[in-house]
Amino acid sequence: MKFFNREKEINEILLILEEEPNNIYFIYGPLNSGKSTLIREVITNRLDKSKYIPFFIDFRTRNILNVDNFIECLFEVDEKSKIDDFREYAKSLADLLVKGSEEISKYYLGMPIKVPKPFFDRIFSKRDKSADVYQYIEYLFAKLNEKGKKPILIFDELQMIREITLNGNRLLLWSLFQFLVALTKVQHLCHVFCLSSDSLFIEYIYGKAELKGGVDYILVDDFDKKTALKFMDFLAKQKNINLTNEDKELIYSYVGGKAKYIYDVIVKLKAVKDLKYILETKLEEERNHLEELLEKVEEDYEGINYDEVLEALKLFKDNYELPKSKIKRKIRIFLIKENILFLNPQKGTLKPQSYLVWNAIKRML
Ligand SMILES: Nc1ncnc2c1ncn2[C@@H]1O[C@H](COP(=O)(O)OP(=O)(O)OP(=O)(O)O)[C@@H](O)[C@H]1O
Repeated sequence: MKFFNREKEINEILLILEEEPNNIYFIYGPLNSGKSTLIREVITNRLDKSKYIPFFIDFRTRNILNVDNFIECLFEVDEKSKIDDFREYAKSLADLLVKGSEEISKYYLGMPIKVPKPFFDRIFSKRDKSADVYQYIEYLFAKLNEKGKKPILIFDELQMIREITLNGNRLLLWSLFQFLVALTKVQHLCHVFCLSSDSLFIEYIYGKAELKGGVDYILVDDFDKKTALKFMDFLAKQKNINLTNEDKELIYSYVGGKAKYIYDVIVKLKAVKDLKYILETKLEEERNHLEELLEKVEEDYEGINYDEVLEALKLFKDNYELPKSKIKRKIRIFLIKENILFLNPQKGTLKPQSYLVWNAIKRML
């Protein structure tokens, strides 16, 4: 897949990287808007590799039930290493990364942080595992800084650890944030980016007074109309497909500026040819999904009032975006959780997760 556009967001990230690390950045946006694709593009193609070392921690495909799972996600275990002293290992790893050996190209693809086996095993024998983990990362990052390299720490789908507690009942998330604030705002040792498509999670972070002043947000929204039409041209050229202006307008009217859907439609067009049929099928799928959800609510689902849900959805018949206060908290949380609505906590607004959802609402109600 060739990467398209996002110059504004890429420049924003590159400018942040040029400054001393001072904030934890949350990259958020509607489902499938292109958050991961964007950050991967920055890491692999747009970064000055002589200055930065990126570490990519992916919670997306992992089932994180406890702190042990979290630690396993952070690290890649060096099974061959006999080194027990984490400082000794961190020094040699920093040397390796800075020298740009074969290891480094692996890291550019977004590997987690490498750790020696004996130290890794020891972490798990301790009651307070997080302390050792944080100490090791901080030490490694300090060594990289000494050698003139800035680490970039990226967490994809960070909300996966939201419910995990450390010993007792302290949330792992807050202990991690405390550590990340120390790495950024206090010691300026590394840049931190957290990606999430869970807008309730972003709202939760946004509302935390203790994080104010240490956190900032980057919205990666669906493409606007002009960019979406250009994206269609870009894909059509790659796939050797002819798209008329009418075709492009039609695609946009069904799926809006969601990169993933535009991509899917154009790929399908190669085999199926009938554009209207492809778009109608997609819309019917979305409408069925919405219908099923409403049926569930009608049969009494988690105490959600059916009429209130209908009223809330009807508000979108003539509006694409609304202030969140227009919909009762319980109902809007339900619709956000079910991925019908997307919440922008910075603007305090709600909109359908996609044009497809919007069209399904309009067709059904
Ligand atoms: N800038 C882009 N150029 C080309 N294709 C893109 C771009 N952005 C997104 N896509 C397409 O959209 C798909 C979804 O993007 P991606 O997985 O990055 O979205 P996301 O916002 O991270 O998703 P999620 O909501 O699951 O977190 C990609 O696999 C790709 O096909």
